[in-house]
Amino acid sequence: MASHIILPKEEEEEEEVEEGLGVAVEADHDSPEPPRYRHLQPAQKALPFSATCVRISRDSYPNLRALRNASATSLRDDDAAFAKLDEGDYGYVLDDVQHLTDYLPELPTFPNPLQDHPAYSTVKQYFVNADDTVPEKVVVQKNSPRGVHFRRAGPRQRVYFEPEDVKACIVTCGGLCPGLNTVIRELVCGLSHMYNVNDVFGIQNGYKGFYSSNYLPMTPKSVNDIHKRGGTVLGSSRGGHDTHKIVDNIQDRGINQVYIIGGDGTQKGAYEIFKEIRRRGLKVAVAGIPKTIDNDIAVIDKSFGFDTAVEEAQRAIDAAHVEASSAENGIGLVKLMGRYSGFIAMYATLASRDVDCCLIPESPFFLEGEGGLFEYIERRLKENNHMVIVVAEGAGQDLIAKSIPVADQLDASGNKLLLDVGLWLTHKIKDHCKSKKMEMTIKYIDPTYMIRAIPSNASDNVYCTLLAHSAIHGAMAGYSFTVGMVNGRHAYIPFHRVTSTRNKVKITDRMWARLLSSTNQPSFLSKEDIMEAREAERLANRLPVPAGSSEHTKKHSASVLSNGEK
Ligand SMILES: Nc1ncnc2c1ncn2[C@@H]1O[C@H](COP(=O)(O)OP(=O)(O)OP(=O)(O)O)[C@@H](O)[C@H]1O
Ligand SMILES: O=P(O)(O)OC[C@H]1O[C@](O)(CO)[C@@H](O)[C@@H]1O
Ligand SMILES: [Mg+2]
Repeated sequence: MASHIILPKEEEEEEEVEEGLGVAVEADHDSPEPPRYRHLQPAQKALPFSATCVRISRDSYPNLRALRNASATSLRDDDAAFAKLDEGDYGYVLDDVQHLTDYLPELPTFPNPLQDHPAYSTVKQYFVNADDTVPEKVVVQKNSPRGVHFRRAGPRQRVYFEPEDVKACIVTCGGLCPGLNTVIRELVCGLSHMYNVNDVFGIQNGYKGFYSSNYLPMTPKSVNDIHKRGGTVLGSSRGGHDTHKIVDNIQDRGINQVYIIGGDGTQKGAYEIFKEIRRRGLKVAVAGIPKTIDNDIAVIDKSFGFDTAVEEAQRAIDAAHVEASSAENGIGLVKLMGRYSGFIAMYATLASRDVDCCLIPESPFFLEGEGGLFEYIERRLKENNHMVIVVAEGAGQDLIAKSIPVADQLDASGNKLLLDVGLWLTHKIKDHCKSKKMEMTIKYIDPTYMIRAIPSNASDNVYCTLLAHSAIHGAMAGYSFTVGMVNGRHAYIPFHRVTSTRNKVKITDRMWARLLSSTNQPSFLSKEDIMEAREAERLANRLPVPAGSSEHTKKHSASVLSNGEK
C-alpha cells in the first residue's frame, strides 16, 4: 500500500498534472492493463483536501493496531487464521475475503468473457478496479481513521474459471423470504447470459439436499417465470448441515461454484463448507447471498425481501385499523416477524402512521402499573376510541415465559421456538379490560407467513438481481464471500463478519426515537434499562481487545452487536 495519498484524477486535469505530483491516473477498466498510479508528494500540489490529509500520519492513530485487529478479535480463535487484514495509510484496513490463490497459488487466469459481450463491452469502466474497496462507516470526523473496508463487488478483468469448466449449484436454506426465486433466477440467467456458464444445478430442500436428493438441472428457460412466485422453487429446510457429507458431494460431482442463499445460520454453514473445501485444497468458490426477512444480518444495509415485507405488512395494519376504528374501544393487534430484531415492526409502524404502539424484542416492556402498556391502552382508548398495536414475534418472550412456564423448544437448526406473543397479549388485554369493567373489542391479526410467502416487489427484484450478479462476478473471480450492500455499494464481506454478530434495532439510536415520537407510546424503559442499552452499545462499538483476555470472552458471550444507524 502506498504511503501517500492517491486521489482519483479529474479527467480535465489529465494534461495539467505533472509526473510525480501525487494524483492517480484513473484506471482504464476496459483495458487489460492494471491501473497505473502516478504518486506525488501531496504537499507539492494544493488539492482540495490534501492539505488536511497529509498532516495525518500513521502515527496519529495509536489505536490502529486495535482497528486492524477488529475482525480477528471478534472471531472464534480457530477461525482467526482465515482473517485477511490489510493495513493501509491513515488508519485504512481492508477486511478481505478468501481467494482461491490463498491456497492454490499457481492457478491460471482467463480474460473475462464480458469484455466481448455485446451489452457490457460498450459500458465505460464496466470492470471494477481490483483495488476498489467500500468503507464500513461513512460518517467520519476530520481526524477519524479511514477505518474498515470491504472489497468492492463487481466484474474483474481476469477470471479464474473458463466458462465451459464451471459447474455451479444453488441452494436455499432457512425460512422463506420474498425474492428467493428472483435470486435463483438471476443466478441461473446471469451465469448463462454474462459468462456462458450453462452447467447449473439446484440443490433441493436446503443443505441436506446436497447428500439426500437428486440435483435439479436449471436453465434460463426453466427459471424464466419463477420470480413471479413466492417461496423457493428449490425448497428449503432447517437443520441437516453435515459439512463433510456436503463437501464430499461437491467434490464427487465436480462442482466448482456453490451459491448459498440463506440467513445467519446458512452463512455459518457456508463458512464451514468453505473451510472444508480449503482444507481439501479444492478449486471451488463459495458465494453466500444473505437472506432473511428479519433484516438481522450484520454489516449489510438491508436484506432482500425486507422492503416487500414492510410493504405487505401495511395491508395487515390497515385491516387492523379499519377493525379497530369501526368498533367502540376497538383494538387492532398485528403480529409481524422478527425473532430477535424488530426491524419489520419498526419500519411498518413508521410507514403506516396508524400505529399507536410498537413492541419489539430489543425494547423491554411491562404491562401493569404506571408507565406500563395497560395504562397507555386505557389512555389511548379514552383519547381516540381505538388503537392499533404492532408486536414483533420475539417481543415480550421473557414476560410470556414468566406467565406460562414451558421448557424451551428448538427447531431443527437449533433456533428457539417462540411463544405466540400476539395471542398472549390479546388475552392479557382482554383480562385487564374485564377487570376494569371496560367495554372493548380486540382483533388479533397474524399475517406473518402470508407476508413471508409473497413474491418480491419491484425494488427488491432489482436488488436481488444485483446481488446475484455481484455473487457471480465474485465467484468467477475466484473469491469466497458473503455478498451484500454496504453503504449503498455492493461488497464482498468475509463470512466471519456476517456470522459473528446480529443486526438489531438500537433503542438508543434516533430511528427508535423517531418511532416513539410518531406513536407517542411510552418508552417502557427504566433508567436501568437505558443505562444497560447504552452500555451494551458502548461495548459493541468499543475497539476490540486482544483475543483470549477475559474482556474478549465477555464480548463473545454478548449475543448482540449491531449495525450503525443509517
Ligand atoms: N453454526 C452452524 N454451522 C453450520 N450450519 C448451520 C449453523 N447454523 C445453522 N446452520 C444450517 O443453516 C441452515 C439454515 O439455518 P437456520 O434454520 O438457522 O436459518 P437461517 O439461515 O438463519 O435463516 P432464517 O433465520 O432467516 O430463517 C440449516 O440447514 C442449518 O443446519
Ligand atoms: O416457522 P419457521 O419456518 O421455522 O420460521 C419462523 C422464523 O423464520 C423467520 O421468518 C426468519 O428467521 C423468523 O422471523 C421466524 O421466527
Ligand atoms: Mg436465522
